[in-house]
Amino acid sequence: RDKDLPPGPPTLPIIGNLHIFPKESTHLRFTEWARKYGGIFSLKLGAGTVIVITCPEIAHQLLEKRSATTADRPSLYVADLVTGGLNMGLIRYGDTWRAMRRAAHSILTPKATARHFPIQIAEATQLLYDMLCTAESFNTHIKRYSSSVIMSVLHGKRSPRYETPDTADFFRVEHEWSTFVEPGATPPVDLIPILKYVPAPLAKWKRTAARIREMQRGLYLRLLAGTEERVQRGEHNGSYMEVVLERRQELGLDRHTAAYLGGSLVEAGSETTSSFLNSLILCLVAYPQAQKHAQEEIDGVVGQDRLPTLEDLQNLPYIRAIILETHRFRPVTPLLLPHATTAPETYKNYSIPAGSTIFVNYCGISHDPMLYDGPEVFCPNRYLLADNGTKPGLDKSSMGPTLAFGFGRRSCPGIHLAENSININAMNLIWAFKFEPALDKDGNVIEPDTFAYSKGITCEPLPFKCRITPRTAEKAEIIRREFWGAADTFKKFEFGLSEEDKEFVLSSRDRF
Ligand code: HEM
Repeated sequence: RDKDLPPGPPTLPIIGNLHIFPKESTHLRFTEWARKYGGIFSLKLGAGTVIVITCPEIAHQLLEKRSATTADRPSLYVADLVTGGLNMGLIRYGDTWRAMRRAAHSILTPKATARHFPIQIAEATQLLYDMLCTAESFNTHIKRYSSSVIMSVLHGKRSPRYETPDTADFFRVEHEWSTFVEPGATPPVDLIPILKYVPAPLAKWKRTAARIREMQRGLYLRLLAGTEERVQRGEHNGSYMEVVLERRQELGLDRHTAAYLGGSLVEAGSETTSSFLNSLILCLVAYPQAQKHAQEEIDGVVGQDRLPTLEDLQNLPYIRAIILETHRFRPVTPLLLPHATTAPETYKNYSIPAGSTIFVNYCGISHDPMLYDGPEVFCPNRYLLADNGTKPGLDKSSMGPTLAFGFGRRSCPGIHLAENSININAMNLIWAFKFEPALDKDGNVIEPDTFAYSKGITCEPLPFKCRITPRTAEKAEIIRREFWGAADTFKKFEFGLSEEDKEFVLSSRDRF
């Protein structure tokens, strides 16, 4: 390690820290190192440098204020084998990224997302209805919700069931892809020149990459073709990809890139939202006092006779605090997404070479006992005492309420769509249901495990059981009525349904 780099664990000749770089749950190891080496430390992977930031001010300085030089993504040779360099979240900073980002901006501004409220709210009503009918499958109901919303907004085509082919294919490929690109799971950049020449049969990751590529590319092109055919039939429904197809030349996107733009937005928007909502339920089960407090609050504001609306949120400070605390307690992306530098940078006396990878260890920040009182406890009240939940008296004004959506030019463009989904579903679920721990066969409580999380670039609770019951019979009736009332909104997004989907749609609407 050069002397002017930030400190870090001792290195070995040539390989640096390669031998100790974690292969999974990287954020946990980074947090241990941060407690030892400080808010900014470095790792050497061969000749390459990795900078890990576990301090909100340093992250703000380097990634927000100096975004012009820190908005690149690291070269991910193996990820590029899968995506051909066209995944919007991982693509290098350059013209194709700019074209994609410009195109994404046009649907993801607060004003543009407002146009998609009707389908978002209708889908949230189906989530309530599905949970009323088969509460034990809440995990898949949430996944269906999140992928159906984003596919409706982007491709104008919803998924009435989790088994609807597009959604089922999406989650199959997404699971493999997210695990495949977790930091540490694929070979480091500096070995790439050698690995490029390893013949495919000898390299397991190359075979995995080829398999994921085939599935992912097939799905993205199929989704785009579906939109093209629907538009040709004159069946417009205002979906985002309709606009992209119309303005493709002007936006500077070829057909293949347009398919990957649509696909990578579906990818970026589905698992993140579903992971958040699953964590929310886990926290409500594990912390019944917080749940009770939130239910008292929402009953006082919304009452018993109607579903909550987005406007209600401004009068629900405790539920807003629950949302922020869920982000802090169990971040969806514990390391956000890695940035990279396009030019040499400095922080205080440290130098950061051009081409360094920068991780913000969000999980390490959000569990730092110097910043948060009792960080291992789910405690929404902290956000009632300070806007960003930090210890009273600390000046953390540069932090904002949450860091969950990242920094600078690469910050999450889907934040408004995501927040609408999170807000409406958090209110709905807390208003409608009681969430309690599951019981074993002898009637003993099975304590929920708030540590059992998946591995991957996004983390979600491992499937867990809990009891979900409607809070009153009247509320159950309102859910059924609202779901039935949403049928006209749904119909505009129901194209090319399989026989099973048609049957499901008919039978669920026939009950009334
Ligand atoms: C709970 C929900 C979500 C969370 C927590 C989340 C979080 C993030 C984070 C941490 C990043 C990386 C930021 C950085 O590098 O500094 C990101 C990037 C991104 N997100 Fe989200 N996101 C969510 C939902 C969504 C949705 C709904 C969409 C799309 C509609 C979306 C689209 C994207 C895209 C395209 C990128 C890559 C941006 C780029 O590299 O230029 N996200 N998100």
